[in-house]
Amino acid sequence: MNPQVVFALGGPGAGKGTQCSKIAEHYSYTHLSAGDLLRKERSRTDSEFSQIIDSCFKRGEFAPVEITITLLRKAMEETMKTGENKFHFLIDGFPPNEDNLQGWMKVMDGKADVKFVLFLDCSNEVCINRCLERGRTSGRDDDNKESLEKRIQTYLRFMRPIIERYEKQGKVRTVDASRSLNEVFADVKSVFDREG
Ligand SMILES: Nc1ncnc2c1ncn2[C@@H]1O[C@H](COP(=O)(O)OP(=O)(O)O)[C@@H](O)[C@H]1O
Ligand SMILES: O=c1ccn([C@@H]2O[C@H](COP(=O)(O)OP(=O)(O)O)[C@@H](O)[C@H]2O)c(=O)[nH]1
Ligand SMILES: [Mg+2]
Repeated sequence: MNPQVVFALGGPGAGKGTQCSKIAEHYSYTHLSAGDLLRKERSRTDSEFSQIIDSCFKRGEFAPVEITITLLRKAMEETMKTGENKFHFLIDGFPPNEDNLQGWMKVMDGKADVKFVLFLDCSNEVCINRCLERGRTSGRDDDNKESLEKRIQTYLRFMRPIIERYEKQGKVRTVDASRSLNEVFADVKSVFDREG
């Protein structure tokens, strides 16, 4: 069987990371975050990609598709070799745009099945406030007001069309993510109970 993949999409601060780690606790899914993998790679001193990732992040641009997909593939392969939750992956924050979706299809078509897309739907205002709050402890240099205005625009312009595209295929499961963590998780759980 091919690995089964769920993409978790939504704006910065929608709760992708939070909800995905809860799903991974309750269901046999391995949680991978494209953003976390890129940040981890950027911080590795022996990485051939760290400078490229750093300069993309500093300019507020997406990392090159090839790098992101290489990191995702590597993480998936390592899990499939050694992990317990071998064939179910929850990929958070990916694909962030058309280019990344095309790259995924080129490399992963026939090698992994996208079961559905979990869309954490959250107002821009709530997203910004959550990230500003997160910025007090996250150490992330993009959790500030100026970067967030830009990230929200980037999300609306590039990730929303990906969600719409999957919507047309009947693959999107939308949850109202503006509510409390537990209220959101109750709805997320019912999605995974039904079809996870
Ligand atoms: N439902 C929620 N209500 C309030 N705060 C939340 C909720 N979900 C997540 N948070 C907090 O908001 C911030 C952003 O959540 P995170 O999961 O990192 O979002 P994303 O990965 O989508 O950017 C974090 O500080 C997190 O603790
Ligand atoms: O496939 C991806 C996913 C993320 N990013 C970059 O990583 C940043 C942080 O993404 P993450 O998902 O961690 O942000 P969050 O939504 O959690 O705030 C984004 O702004 C993008 O610039 C990227 O280049 N490619
Ligand atoms: Mg995140």
